[in-house]
Order: sequence, then C-alpha cells, then structure tokens
Amino acid sequence: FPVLNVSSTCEKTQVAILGAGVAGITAAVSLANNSVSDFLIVEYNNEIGGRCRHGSFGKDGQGNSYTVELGPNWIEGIMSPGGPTNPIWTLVQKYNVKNHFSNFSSHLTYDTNGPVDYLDKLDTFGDAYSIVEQDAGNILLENLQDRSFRAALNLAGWKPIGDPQAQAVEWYQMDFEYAQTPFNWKDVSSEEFTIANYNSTFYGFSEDTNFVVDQRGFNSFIHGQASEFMKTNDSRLHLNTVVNNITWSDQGVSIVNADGSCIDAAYAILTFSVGVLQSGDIHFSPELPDWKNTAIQTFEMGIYTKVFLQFPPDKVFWDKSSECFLYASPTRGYYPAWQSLDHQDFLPGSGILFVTIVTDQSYVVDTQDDDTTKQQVLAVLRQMFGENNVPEPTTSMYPRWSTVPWAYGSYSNWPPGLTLEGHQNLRANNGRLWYAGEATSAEFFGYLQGAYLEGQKVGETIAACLEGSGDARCASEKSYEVLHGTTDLDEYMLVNGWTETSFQTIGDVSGAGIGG
Ligand SMILES: Cc1cc2nc3c(=O)[nH]c(=O)nc-3n(C[C@H](O)[C@H](O)[C@H](O)COP(=O)(O)OP(=O)(O)OC[C@H]3O[C@@H](n4cnc5c(N)ncnc54)[C@H](O)[C@@H]3O)c2cc1C
Repeated sequence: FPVLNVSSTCEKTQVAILGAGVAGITAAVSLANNSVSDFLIVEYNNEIGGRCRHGSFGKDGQGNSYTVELGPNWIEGIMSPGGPTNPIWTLVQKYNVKNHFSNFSSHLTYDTNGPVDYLDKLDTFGDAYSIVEQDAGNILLENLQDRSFRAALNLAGWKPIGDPQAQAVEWYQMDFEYAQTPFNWKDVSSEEFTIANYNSTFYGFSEDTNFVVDQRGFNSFIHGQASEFMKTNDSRLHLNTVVNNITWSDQGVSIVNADGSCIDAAYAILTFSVGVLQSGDIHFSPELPDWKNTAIQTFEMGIYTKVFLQFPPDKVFWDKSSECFLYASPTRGYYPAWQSLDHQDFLPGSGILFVTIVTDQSYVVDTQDDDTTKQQVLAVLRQMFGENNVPEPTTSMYPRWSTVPWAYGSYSNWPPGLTLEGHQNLRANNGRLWYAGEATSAEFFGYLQGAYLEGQKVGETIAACLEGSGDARCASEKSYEVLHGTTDLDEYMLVNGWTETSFQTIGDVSGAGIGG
C-alpha cells in the first residue's frame, strides 16, 4: 500500500486512528471486522474512552471511593419496538453496564425562597416547543431560511424574560440538553437542526433516557468493544501520545507526535473534538482548505459541568425519592439543575448530590477556585432547603472541561444558519485524512451514538479503500467550496451524512415536526 516517505524511519501502518474515544475505538472495530488488523491507535491520555470518562469521588461506609461520571451519564433514546435501536443501548446491554431509567417527572421546583411549584410552566414550554417543531419541519421541507432557537421560541409565544421560574424551565428543557443557551443575545443554536437532532434520537429511538451508575464506569462498554480486537498491552495502542502535526495528501498521511515519534500511514482517521480542531494545537501540512477550516471554526462547542458534593449520609436534607430539583435564580443558568445520586435506583446511602451548569456559567467556574464554587453552590442549596438544614459537604469536585487540552469543551452544537452542506464540510475527507466523531454526525451530533455511527462508517469506508481504491464504497466524501444559504430537500441524503431517521416518528409523535 502506498504511504508517504517510504524510506523514512517512522512507524508504518495501513490506518492511523487518531484518538481512542467512542469514534476511534468503533472505527477500529469496523476495520477489524473487515479483516484489517494493521492499524495504530494514538491517544493523548493514559486510557481509552475519551470524553466518556469517570472519576473517583467521596467514600462509602467501608472507605471505598464511588465512581461518578464526569462526561456522559445517559444513554439518550433507547429503542422503540419495531424501530431502530440506539447502538449505545445495544453495547450497554452486551457488556452489562448498570443503568436505570431516568424519571424526569420525578422533579421538584424551588426558587430563592425555597420550594415553590411551577411545574405548570413546563407544560406551557412544551406547548411552545410543539409549535417550534412544526415550524422547523416547515423550514426543512420548504427549504426556508433557518433561524435561531430564541427567535423560534419567541415566535411560538414563549418569552421568559423577567420570569426566573420560566427561565429555569427553559434552561431545563434546552440548555441541559444542548449545553448552549437559547437566551437572548447569547443564542447560538439553530432551530432547524436542533429540532432535527432531537427528533433523530428521541423520536427515532425512543423518548426514554437511562442513567448509568456502573461502578466500573460508563466507558466499560468501550473497554468491552476494544477487548474484541485488542489484547492486553496491545502494541497497536499508543497511549500518552500527543499528536502535533499531520501531513496529508492523496497518497497517505504522516503524523508527528509531541514526543518526536512519527507514523506514516496509508490512511488516517482524525477523531479529535471540534474544540481541539479549533484550538490550533494541531498543525496541518498543507494547511486545511478554506472550506474545511470554515466548517471547523463555524461549528460550536458547548461546556457541560457537573459539580459533585458529598454530604454525611445521615444528614441528607433532600427528598430521596426525587431525582431532580430545579432551582430558579434571578440570574438565568445559575446552578439550576440538581440531581441526587442518593436514590434507591442509583447510589443509595451515598449522600452524593450534583448540580449541572453549562457554557456561560461553566466558563465562570472554570476560572475560579474550587472553594469559591463550593461556597456559591452551598448558598444556593441553603436558599432551596433552608439556611440551617444544609451542613458542610465532606468533599466536593468538578472537572474543568473548557480547559482540558484533549477536548476543549464537552460536546458540539449546531449554530443558526449553518446549512447541511456547511456541516458536510466538517465530515468530508482531505485526501487520505478522514474525519469522525460526535460532531461529524449530521443527525446525532453531541451524542455517543453520533460518535459511534461516524466511527463505524469511516472504518468501513477505509476498509473498502484498502481492498482497492476503485471500490465505489471508497469514494471521497462530498465537499462544498461555495456555501449557499439554504439546503434543498433532496440534499437530505446519505451523501451529506443524512439517513432517514429524522423523518421517522416512531416514538411519541404528539409534537413531531420534521416530516411528522
Ligand atoms: C460532560 C459531558 C456530558 C455528556 N453527556 C452525554 C450524555 O449523557 N449522553 C450522550 O450520549 N453523550 C453525552 N456527551 C457526549 C459524548 O461524551 C461525546 O459525544 C462522545 O464521548 C464523543 O466521542 P468522540 O470519539 O467523538 O470524541 P472523544 O471522546 O473526544 O475522542 C477523541 C479522543 O482524541 C484524543 N485526543 C484529542 N487530542 C489529541 C491529540 N492532540 N493527540 C492524541 N489524542 C488526542 C482525546 O483524548 C480523546 O480520547 C457528554 C459529554 C460530556 C463531556
């Protein structure tokens, strides 16, 4: 097989897989399933899993730490009878990853004065959201101009300005899922593709989401997958190796790492996050063409931060039968969604509570010290549950996703006005350098299933290329040098990374907009 610099001293391989997250490991499974065993996986960290990552936290009665998920916690969208199944759900069952149905109707509402019932505002939001779904379907089917999610909600009559409870409800329904806000000038979400993304997962698979509480960690499904094709200490897995330079062409790809090691590959699969690609930490030679660079810089990266607290288990002050506590602050997005792990279905007796914040507030906590954040969350808890009822936590912890140099953020988000062609440019290969990851999925961006499906697809494509570049399955991805303003209906097809799932309404069809 042809590679660059055949005379060089670099390690040689047929396929260099850059990154060992879900996309990278799934690409390797695809190659192995297609009889390609000559590949190398290069990974920044000292373990596989990527953003699917856990940490040790707190102590149980025996002095052992608990495992908590720093990254994904949910299998989002499971399956509907007779419909497609989320591939992550299939893997979680295969490798017995412990999970439990998340009951989102098990929530209580609070504001600065303590408990107060504003659940009815969730219904009002739901009514407006159904109108937005119809509107988004119309935009897609009629090839109309996309708009921001804020504009869409306003047009549907949902205007939460000046109402902290309504803002908390909006945060719970939007920011909690997309890690980005539809709030006023900060709005960075497309109406059309946010709705399509929601439909693909929650109408395509099902509206159920299951919460993972496996003490081996959520990523044990990735370890399970890897064990199917790799031995312990497999020499094809290069951990603790940071890629710095990528030289690409139609003949092959050369990679130079920070430790000076290098690889010459016939093909490479790049799975780094949009945050890493945007950062400029990776140098490309030749420079990436404008159409590719524009796509990378246009797609958005959201931050999703969980702040964990452990309280003495005998001093738990919240209702242990509830899963979620929503807090309405005058400042929208200020420590709004609290989840209890001390629940009979999760980690009973653990005394662990965590609060989620996203992008704007995440940037704030990422630049302040742990103690300041702890004092802020305790002040909120004391407003919610009473000044004298909330003791000092025994420990607290949170990851700073915006600063992690192998991710620079949590997951991607589709900005207003970006067309399907614009997104396709994020997916499209540059010569023999191919791309995969959650962000390259047109329908499932942000989710584990997006990373899985994109990794699988690229693995199969390159296996076909290695059989013979004349193989039709090896054709280059379509790319667009000139971007037009909208996307014709007949472009929603595989050539642009679009399957038919967003047009299905297998789950709850009550508000299905796109094609529904
Ligand atoms: C806080 C949080 C919550 C989330 N919640 C959910 C959820 O509940 N459900 C859900 O489905 N999804 C969720 N997601 C999204 C999900 O985690 C991602 O979609 C998925 O893990 C992305 O996989 P990937 O393979 O595309 O990328 P990654 O996992 O980022 O894999 C890329 C790999 O490349 C490596 N890398 C980066 N730079 C370099 C370099 N220079 N050299 C070498 N290696 C490098 C990284 O270390 C990483 O291992 C969440 C993510 C986060 C962070």
